[in-house]
Amino acid sequence: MDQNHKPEEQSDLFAGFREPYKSFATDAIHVGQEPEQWKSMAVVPPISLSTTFKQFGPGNHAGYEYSRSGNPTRDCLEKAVAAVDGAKYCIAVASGLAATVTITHMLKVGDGILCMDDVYGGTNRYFQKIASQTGTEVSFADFTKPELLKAALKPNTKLVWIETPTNPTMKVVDIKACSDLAHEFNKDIVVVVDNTFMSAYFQRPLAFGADICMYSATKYMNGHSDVVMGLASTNRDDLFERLSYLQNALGFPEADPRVEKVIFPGLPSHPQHEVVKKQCTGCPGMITFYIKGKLEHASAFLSNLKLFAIAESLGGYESLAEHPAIMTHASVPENERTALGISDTLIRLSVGLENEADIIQDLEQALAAAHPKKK
Ligand SMILES: Cc1ncc(COP(=O)(O)O)c(C=O)c1O
Ligand SMILES: N[C@@H](CC[Se]C[C@H](N)C(=O)O)C(=O)O
Repeated sequence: MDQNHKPEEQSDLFAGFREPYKSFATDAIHVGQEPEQWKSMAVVPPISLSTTFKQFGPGNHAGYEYSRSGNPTRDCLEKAVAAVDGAKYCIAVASGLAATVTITHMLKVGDGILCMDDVYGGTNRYFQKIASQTGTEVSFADFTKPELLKAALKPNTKLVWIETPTNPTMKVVDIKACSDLAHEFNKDIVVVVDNTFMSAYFQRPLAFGADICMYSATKYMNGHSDVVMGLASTNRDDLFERLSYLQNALGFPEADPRVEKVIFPGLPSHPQHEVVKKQCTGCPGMITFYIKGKLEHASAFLSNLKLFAIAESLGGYESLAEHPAIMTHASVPENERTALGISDTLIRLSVGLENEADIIQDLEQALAAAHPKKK
């Protein structure tokens, strides 16, 4: 999308939002990808497949030694992502969860992680079932109310983990308010924002005081559903030094009667809509809704979709639909899912780039199949 020319309907929907980031497309296309860096002057960066690099003599090399430690293609990507995040640095790793694990590895035994109570199921699983077993203390709070974050900060809190909007219930966290509270409590607390749903196009957390902006680049940052990757950007020299060390050292990979409620941060009905307008330039195609009825209605809706594929993941050009309670968030304990609103009737859509009329028609016919008599 051309950031300077929003389509008519979008200008209305996103009226009052922040101005689009200047030169987003130029930076994404050019930073780190200058043809002059290659002897061949290749306009598209060559993909470096080599795992290792010949050295002139022991320790005397041309900038690269082993691909996990760094390689020319990864460098190009990291520079481009840092630019679009408004960051000095970025590291790319094998997956979004690998980025989460790498960041968490900065902690020591006894350190505390304070996490938004509603996060991607795999993040919740990693913090609760793995990180907490290896010596870190993990606690959760509802950061949509910054006063609850403040009350949950403890002397050992070293990492504050924000996800906004949250997966799948689209709660929005005020990044600046939460970062300020965490840093006022202890300036050494590292505030991380999982920016997977918004992408660098709509939201730049570092500008609101976060220390690290991370992504599952598997989603919008790639956008083609053909790459699994994680990214973490920062402006802090000390964090970059530690993260690059770990990058190498860890080495792993609303209105329809059949709909109860629609959750989309771009709608004025969204409880944190004013926060969204303050910190985002617009909203991506993530829409969550509760279908009226029970699990059987949600299942019928999903099974009858023709254009939307029932699949985990999001942020690709193709439309996807999923059932968080059974699919992406099955790893969150049932009682917690209930408290968070991840019920049997909750459905998450990642709306792609197909023709609008076809998308609407598909949703319409699937709703009609789920609720044949109600109109
Ligand atoms: C918000 C969010 N963060 C992190 C992840 C983890 O990313 P990945 O699947 O690339 O490991 C996902 C999805 O998997 C996600 O939706
Ligand atoms: N089965 C996977 C869940 C992958 Se969810 C992928 C993506 N984050 C999404 O929300 O769609 C598991 O890790 O157990």
